[in-house]
Amino acid sequence: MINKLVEKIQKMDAPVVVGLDPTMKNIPDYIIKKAIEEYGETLEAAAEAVWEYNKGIVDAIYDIVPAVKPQIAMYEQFGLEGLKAFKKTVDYCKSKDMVVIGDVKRGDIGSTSESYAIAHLGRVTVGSKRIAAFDEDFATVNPYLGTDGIKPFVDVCREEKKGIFVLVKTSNPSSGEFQDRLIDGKPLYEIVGEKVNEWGSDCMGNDYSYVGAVVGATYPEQGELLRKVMPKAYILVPGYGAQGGKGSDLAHFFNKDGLGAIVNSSRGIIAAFKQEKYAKFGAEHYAEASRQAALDMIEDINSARK
Ligand SMILES: O=c1ccn([C@@H]2O[C@H](COP(=O)(O)O)[C@@H](O)[C@H]2O)c(=O)[nH]1
Repeated sequence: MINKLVEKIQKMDAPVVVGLDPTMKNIPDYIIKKAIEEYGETLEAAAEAVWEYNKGIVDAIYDIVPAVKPQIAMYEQFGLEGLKAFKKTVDYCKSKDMVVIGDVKRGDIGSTSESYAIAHLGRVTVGSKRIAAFDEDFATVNPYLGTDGIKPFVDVCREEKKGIFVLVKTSNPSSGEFQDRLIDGKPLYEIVGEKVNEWGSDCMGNDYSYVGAVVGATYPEQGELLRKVMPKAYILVPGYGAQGGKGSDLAHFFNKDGLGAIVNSSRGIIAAFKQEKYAKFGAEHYAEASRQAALDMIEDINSARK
């Protein structure tokens, strides 16, 4: 899957992933109203609105954006109905040939990580059959439990030719509380970066490993260092747009080949119609606003990496 991701980024000239992070606050009122008319004020209505909203965005961007990153929390808040909308979204994006990164941030003791890996990237055995449940192409993984929490994901990635992005230096304001702590003179994020390199060394695609890393756009200096520490890891870069990251901060997240990083924006794209810059589209044309915001983002990122 890492090869497909790289090929799509090259073909579309777009190192960009759109985060499908639907909230009731950002879904246009007319979509919510229609869903409530059909299902009442229920979780089913919320899930239907989420799905309609996502479908509109995916239809508007699938030909210019290589990948999506649905954030599972936004679906879980609607319980089982929300998870059904998550799965429907994953399947729909895949039917449009988009690469799907499940932002699920899993990781536990080995035996539990194995089940998480099976749930999101692998196949579960039922009688004589092996069935894929959520079936994303990549998943985000929390490394806090160490190697035995990561290994089951790596094993499934090797078997299924899928991938993971390990949290190395997150984009949020408090990320330094633990991640920047010095251990024997080195920040923890650098030590995790070195482990990403090690975990990914024996599961390589053509040029990049199945094991990638998450490094926030809000920390460009750390991004530059980590790019060198993990030369073969694709870096998923959240924090662009709504969290303040800009294209000009990102040049050093990329390798000399112009590859090696994919930048995420969620609210900045899916709720573009609410920004003054795209207000002319109006809520009814929210998906067209998202397409324009994605085109602008691609131009901004490309001007930094070339
Ligand atoms: O370090 C991290 C890791 C993950 N995220 C996730 O990315 C998106 C960002 O959303 P925006 O609306 O573009 O701010 C969201 O799903 C986060 O959970 C992150 O922001 N930082």
